[in-house]
Amino acid sequence: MSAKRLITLNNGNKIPAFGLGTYDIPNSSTAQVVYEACKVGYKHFDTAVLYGNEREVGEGIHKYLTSTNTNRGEIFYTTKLWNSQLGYQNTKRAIKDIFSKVSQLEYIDLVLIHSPLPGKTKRLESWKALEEAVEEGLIKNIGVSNYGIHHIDELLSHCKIKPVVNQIEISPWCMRQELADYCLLKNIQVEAFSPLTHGYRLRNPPAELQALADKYNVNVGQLLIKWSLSKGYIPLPKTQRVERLQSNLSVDHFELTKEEVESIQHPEVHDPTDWECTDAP
Ligand SMILES: NC(=O)C1=CN([C@@H]2O[C@H](COP(=O)(O)OP(=O)(O)OC[C@H]3O[C@@H](n4cnc5c(N)ncnc54)[C@H](OP(=O)(O)O)[C@@H]3O)[C@@H](O)[C@H]2O)C=CC1
Ligand SMILES: O=C1Nc2ccccc2C1=O
Repeated sequence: MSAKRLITLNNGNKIPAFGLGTYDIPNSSTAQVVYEACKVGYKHFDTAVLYGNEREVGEGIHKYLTSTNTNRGEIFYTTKLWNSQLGYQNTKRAIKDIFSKVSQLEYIDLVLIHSPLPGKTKRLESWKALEEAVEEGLIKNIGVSNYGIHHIDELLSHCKIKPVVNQIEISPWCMRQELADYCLLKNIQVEAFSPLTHGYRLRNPPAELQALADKYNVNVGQLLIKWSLSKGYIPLPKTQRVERLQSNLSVDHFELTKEEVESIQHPEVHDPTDWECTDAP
């Protein structure tokens, strides 16, 4: 199953090839959605300080681990430092804070710098603080999000520990092929956020996409998730509906041909669903 497949990161650690996005899930239902997701096979959860639901994501994971007697190592938990938490001292404090919310998880699998927007000095100072947290064993892996090629180069020329992932928006209408290729070339895995275009293109899908989905007897959401996996990315689709948790995960019974993968994508379009900061100075 894709959710169980593990990708080896550049530090030798593993990450499940598919994760659940948790942005915008109401606080009151987050723990339950995460718990249900664990039950249907999700192994990887993506949250952020910005989302205000780290505690609840941790609760859902903890409930699953304890009620099923499952090892902590089976689940991968990611969070992200918000822009206001960048800078050396701010990040030191932020790390303590993100731990205090999920202390029952014992460690955090992955912490990302959410965006490059705070500027070079703060980016590099925060990275140093994150490296120290890895050395202390509090955080297993560190990475970045919304970084462009120039941010990746800046980091690679200053870091002791390389970023393991760059989490960027990727869908057939926001391909970022050059950036994704560059990350993979540097052995930095690409996590695809908003792989379902935040739901926008699913409301009235193009006829050719619907026809391809019909061919495989899947829905367009499943098709977009399969496209992302076929491109070699780690998709992070969000849903708060239990029935969709299951179907979004069920993409292993069909394979897209190379021609079908290409037919889905629109390299001529650049339509991010929300913010665009890979080009920040
Ligand atoms: N690093 C960053 O800057 C960013 C990171 N992210 C991360 O990526 C995750 C995913 O991105 P997000 O923007 O949430 O959007 P997605 O592209 O995952 O789309 C989610 C939307 O699609 C709907 N949906 C889910 N499955 C289906 C389906 N099978 N058919 C029809 N509709 C469906 C959901 O509704 P419903 O819940 O009702 O099913 C929701 O409205 C985030 O939750 C977050 O974890 C996102 C943006 C920025
Ligand atoms: O999931 C997210 N949705 C967002 C919207 C604006 C800025 C950041 C984000 C996220 O990380």
